[in-house]
Amino acid sequence: MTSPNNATLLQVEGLSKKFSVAGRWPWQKRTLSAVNDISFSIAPGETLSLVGESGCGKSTAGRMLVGLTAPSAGRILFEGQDLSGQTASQQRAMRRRIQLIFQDPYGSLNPRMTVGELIAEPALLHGLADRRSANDRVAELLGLVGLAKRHAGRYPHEFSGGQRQRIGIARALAVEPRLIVCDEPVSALDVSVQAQIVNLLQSLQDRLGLSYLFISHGLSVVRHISHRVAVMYLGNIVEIGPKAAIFDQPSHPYTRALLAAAPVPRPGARQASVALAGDMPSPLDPPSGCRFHPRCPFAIERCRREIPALTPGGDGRLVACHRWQEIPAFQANAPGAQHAPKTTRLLALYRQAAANSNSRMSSN
Ligand SMILES: Nc1ncnc2c1ncn2[C@@H]1O[C@H](COP(=O)(O)OP(=O)(O)OP(=O)(O)O)[C@@H](O)[C@H]1O
Repeated sequence: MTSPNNATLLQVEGLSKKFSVAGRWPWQKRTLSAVNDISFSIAPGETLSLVGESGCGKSTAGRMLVGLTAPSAGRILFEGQDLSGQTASQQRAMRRRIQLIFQDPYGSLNPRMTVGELIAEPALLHGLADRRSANDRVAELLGLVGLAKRHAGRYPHEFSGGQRQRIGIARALAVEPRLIVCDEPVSALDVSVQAQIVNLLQSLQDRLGLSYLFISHGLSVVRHISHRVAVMYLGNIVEIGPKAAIFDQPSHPYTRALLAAAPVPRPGARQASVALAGDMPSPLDPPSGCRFHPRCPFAIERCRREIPALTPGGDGRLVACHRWQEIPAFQANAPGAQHAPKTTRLLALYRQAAANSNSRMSSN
């Protein structure tokens, strides 16, 4: 994996999305806060992963970047230009540079079009190829994603899931993007095919200098592909930093719980049964203060009242927690601290902290 450079390709500032949804009665409207004031940047050639439980706002964040969902607030600067302050044609030209690949590309591939037509279409629409050059461009793109020229005449249903994902990637590459939002691109695939697609994404990054926003539930894939990781909880980024900092020394209690609950990669190792108590609250009625406090074993009264800001937490990370410095250090690299013992230790730590915290709250 090559290292990204220090320039900024994408800068997201205070991005929020509120959906208006039906209430109990037809005339009632309620506000669902899907993404809440998130900020991050992505450098050229960098992969930033967004992780978090289902419903925490990862896809909504990705959809705002590609223009499929309009932000309620905040700014998206791409190559230094604010996407919201542009004319429609400027926006169209700029949006071309940010593409999206989906979990199931089949839904986005018109079954009546051949693969060649599907891949040529976006290049023709954006004037990046004409009828004469399109075939050569299609052959080149098929080669880039590991498919053969002869596949151009076939239809999407003739391909396996992994091959369809390759077609989806070729279609995204047809418009020469600089950033690709990958929304769960491998979660519908078999593990062996997942690895092939992840390796393809990495080799394309090396060859073309692409940047990725990689949205995934799969922490092992995220660990493999990312340069940096952002952890989302109920619409907020609670911790963001270099991959090693997040995986080896997670600071936020939610990051710790998320890692402890992840499947154990070592054969025969035990998995954590319950690392994270309860369900994520509804974004229709988010808790006051720190949104994680009702599930956090370290929460104190202040966490119920005050929303923690993202502040520097060492090793290049930012963390949004009032108490992270008081929580015992997570020593993933300590001798003998492999994944399963680490999980067991974390659970013990959590139980201990929960007991302390309960007694502190009852005395508040
Ligand atoms: N168009 C919409 N209208 C109303 N609510 C929406 C809409 N899109 C998303 N939501 C809600 O916003 C919240 C965040 O959804 P989102 O799909 O972004 O989460 P996610 O983290 O990507 O989840 P998953 O991993 O399951 O895809 C959820 O509560 C979801 O129900």
